Amino acid sequence: MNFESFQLDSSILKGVREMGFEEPSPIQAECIPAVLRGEDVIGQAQTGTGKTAAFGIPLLDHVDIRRRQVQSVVLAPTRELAIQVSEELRKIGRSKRVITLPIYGGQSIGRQIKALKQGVHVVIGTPGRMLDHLRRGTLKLDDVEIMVLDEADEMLDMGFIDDIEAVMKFLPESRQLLLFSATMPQGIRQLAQKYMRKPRYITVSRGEVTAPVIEQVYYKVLENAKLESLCRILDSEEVSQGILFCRTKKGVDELAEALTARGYLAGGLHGDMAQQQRDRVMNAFRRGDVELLVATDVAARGIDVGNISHVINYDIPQDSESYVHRIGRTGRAGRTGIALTLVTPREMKQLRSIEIEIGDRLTNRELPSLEEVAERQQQVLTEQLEEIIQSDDPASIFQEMVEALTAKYDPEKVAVAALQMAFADRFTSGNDAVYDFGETGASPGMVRFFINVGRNANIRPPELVKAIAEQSGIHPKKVGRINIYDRFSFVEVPDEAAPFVFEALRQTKINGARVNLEPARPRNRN
Ligand SMILES: Nc1ncnc2c1ncn2[C@@H]1O[C@H](COP(=O)(O)OP(=O)(O)OP(=O)(O)O)[C@@H](O)[C@H]1O
Ligand SMILES: [Mg+2]
Repeated sequence: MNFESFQLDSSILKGVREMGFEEPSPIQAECIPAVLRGEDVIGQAQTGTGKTAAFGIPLLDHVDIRRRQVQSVVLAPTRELAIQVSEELRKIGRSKRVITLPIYGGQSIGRQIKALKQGVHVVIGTPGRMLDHLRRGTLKLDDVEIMVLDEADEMLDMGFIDDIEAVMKFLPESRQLLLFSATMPQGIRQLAQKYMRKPRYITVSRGEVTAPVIEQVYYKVLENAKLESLCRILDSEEVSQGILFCRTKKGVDELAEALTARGYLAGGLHGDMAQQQRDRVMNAFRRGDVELLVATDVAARGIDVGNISHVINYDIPQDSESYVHRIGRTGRAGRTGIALTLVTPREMKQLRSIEIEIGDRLTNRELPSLEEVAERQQQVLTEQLEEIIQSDDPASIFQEMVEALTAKYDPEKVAVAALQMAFADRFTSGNDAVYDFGETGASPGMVRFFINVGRNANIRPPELVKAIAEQSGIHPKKVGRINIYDRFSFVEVPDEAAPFVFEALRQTKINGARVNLEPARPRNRN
């Protein structure tokens, strides 16, 4: 099967080739001919399998560019998706000179009116703004032959049904209607019955709703240790780019801020932000300047960014549809992806019901230990260094410095000092605080206190033990084992010593660095 066999306009074929598409995906193979034949189609296929082009290619093929009228209209649930779909259709239709225009709320309506006046062939928009233009008379859909509802089920779920039906009233009777989504719950059938003529159901998901290329994992975490748990995961995984989903807008703001404060390249996205800000974050994410996009479900549907290696459900999704679409932001167009879900003890039930609905089990993984995080950071650093060593740049401005230093000192010492100067910061964070991880990772009968020792505090475990012992009166042996790593340090002590150690830590001052214990609390026993 290839694109040539559809007998598409040569300019559209050129557009498809320019996109780098070599052969049609399964949903495209079935939908393109059906839409070209004029059928109404309900298309369901897993996330990231090319549904946009499945409706986009025949829709663009259908456009008669000599007529400067809107001939196709696509509705999408979010602004970002409308922009993205418009962009993909613009690219595929470029050789044919098809003019596409996204229209969505939050953008100057005057500018949209101006653009519409110049004449466009395809409009892609969110239902509310589309309706606004129709009522003002600044958008005419009298000549529309194809209408598409992308993420149809989501638009029904979001309560857009009235708006959608209102938009449809502006369309001629004899239009083709296409519905697309990775999930098609029952509600869709009613819409189909009402508005479609002999709809063709095209489903290619073979019983699996989630894309098989995505590795699905969950971590058990404690509510008050979520942020720390997340940071450990981020520091031990190879995340090229990731989307982190939160339940609420406030949660997005807080997490984006907390991650930024810890030196991650993070940006927030939710529906209460000004459109300019939304655009700025989205563009930065697409460029790769933002590595972690922290978002509400506004980014769960349709968003296609090539390099996303991880989707992390910082808050577990409300339902299985949300889960399927969220994790579908990775593992797109045949690439692999990793989906990680943080689950608190209270949310285990929720996880089980998602598993039942998607018909799949998530793999449970232990949070990486501090040792693993430290190892991973060392490994990354070593790889980066090796890359520089192998690049063998003879013009390095550091060559002379090193020659001078190695004439005086042991080369090994010089290297260690250089690394310390360059990277000591990376192995600590600027935030002085202690977190109680409760039972996470602690040996039976022991409690762990997690200490964030702060930037360059230079605390050595024996000194800490000594200080605790001296200041608390607890025998040094009873203070227990203390490990100091990069971002976190921890003290593991017997249950009964915990209250004393807690108190001692609160008052401990070492090398002038105050060990601050603010959010700590006794062990969570449930
Ligand atoms: N035939 C093809 N060959 C290679 N890549 C393709 C092909 N068709 C589409 N793609 C690319 O695959 C990616 C995913 O496509 P698309 O966004 O249309 O997926 P989708 O099925 O709509 O997913 P979702 O359910 O998440 O909206 C895009 O980057 C797109 O350009
Ligand atoms: Mg899509």
